[in-house]
Amino acid sequence: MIKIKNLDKSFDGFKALTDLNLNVKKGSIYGLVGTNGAGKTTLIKHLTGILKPDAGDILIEDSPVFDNITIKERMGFIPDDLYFFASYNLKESAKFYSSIYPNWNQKRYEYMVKQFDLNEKRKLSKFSKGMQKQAAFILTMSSMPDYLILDEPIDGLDPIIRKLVWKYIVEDVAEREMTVLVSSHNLRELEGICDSIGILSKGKMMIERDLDELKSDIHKIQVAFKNAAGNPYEGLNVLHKESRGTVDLLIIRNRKDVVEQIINEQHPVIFDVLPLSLEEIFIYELGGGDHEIESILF
Ligand SMILES: Nc1ncnc2c1ncn2[C@@H]1O[C@H](COP(=O)(O)OP(=O)(O)OP(=O)(O)O)[C@@H](O)[C@H]1O
Repeated sequence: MIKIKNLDKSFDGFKALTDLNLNVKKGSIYGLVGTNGAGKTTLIKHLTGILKPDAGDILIEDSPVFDNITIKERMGFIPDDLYFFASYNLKESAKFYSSIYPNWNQKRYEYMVKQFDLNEKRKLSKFSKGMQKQAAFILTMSSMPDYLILDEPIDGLDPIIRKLVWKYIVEDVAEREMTVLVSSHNLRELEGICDSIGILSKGKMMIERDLDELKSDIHKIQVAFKNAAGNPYEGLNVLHKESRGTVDLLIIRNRKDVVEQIINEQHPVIFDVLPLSLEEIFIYELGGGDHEIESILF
C-alpha cells in the first residue's frame, strides 16, 4: 500500500504541493489526474524517491521511500521523459536491469520483445519516441515490480500498443496484486482501468475516491414537466442547471435513487438520468466555469 501524508514541496518559494494526502490500496490501479502544472510529476518524483519532501511522509508498506533500496528494487517507474544509456540496445539494457532488479524475469522479457516486435539489437537512441516507451515498458514489466509508477505512460503510443500495455498492467494487478499509480490526461482510458482516482489541482488533492463511488454521487439529468408546482428540484443538490425550451438539463450531486424519487414525485413528462463520464466529472470538479461545462456536457 502507498500512503502520502501531509506532503509539502516548494521550489524557490513557489508552492508546488500543499498538505497533500494520497492513498493507494494494494493490488489496485490509481489514476492521478490534474490540469497542466497541477503537480502530478512532482508528486510522482516524491513517490519514486527522486525528490525529498519539505514536510510530510511518503510511505510504501509503512516505510519511507527516500533512500529505501529494498522498496526501490520492487518498484518500477516509467517517467514522462525517458532516460536510457545512449549507446545501449534493448538486449544490453535488459542485462543491466537484470543485474539490479532481483526479481528480473528473463522469460517474460523475451516473450514481450517478440510480442511488441522490437529489434533488441538496435540502439535505443535510434528508436522512435513511441518505441522507446515500449522498450521502457518491457524492461520495467520484466523486473516484475510490486509497485508500478507511470507518468503519462501511453503518450505517443499507437492504439494497438496502448491496448497491449493496459492488458499487461491489468493482468499483473489481477494475478500478483501489483499496485499501480498512473498519471494521465487520457481520462477515457483511465476510466476503463482505474479502481480509484485522485484529482489534483494547483498542488492540492481536490478529490480522492473509488471511481464507482465518485460516479454514483453525481448525475446528469434531463427533465421536463407539464405543470411543476414551485421549485421541482427542491431537496436536490443542483450543481448546474440550464434550460432548452421546456427541457431542463441539470448536474446533480445526489444518489440516483434520491434524484429519481424527488423528480418522479413531480410527475415529469420527460426524465432521463444520463451517465457522467470521468472527463465530465473532471471538468465539473475543477470548475471549468458554467460556459465551458455547458459546451462539453450538453
Ligand atoms: N524543479 C522545479 N523548479 C521549479 N519549479 C518546478 C520544478 N518542478 C516543477 N515545478 C513547478 O511545479 C508545478 C507542478 O509541475 P509538475 O511538472 O509537477 O506538473 P504536472 O501536473 O506534471 O503538469 P503536466 O500535466 O503539464 O505535465 C509547475 O508550476 C512547475 O512549474
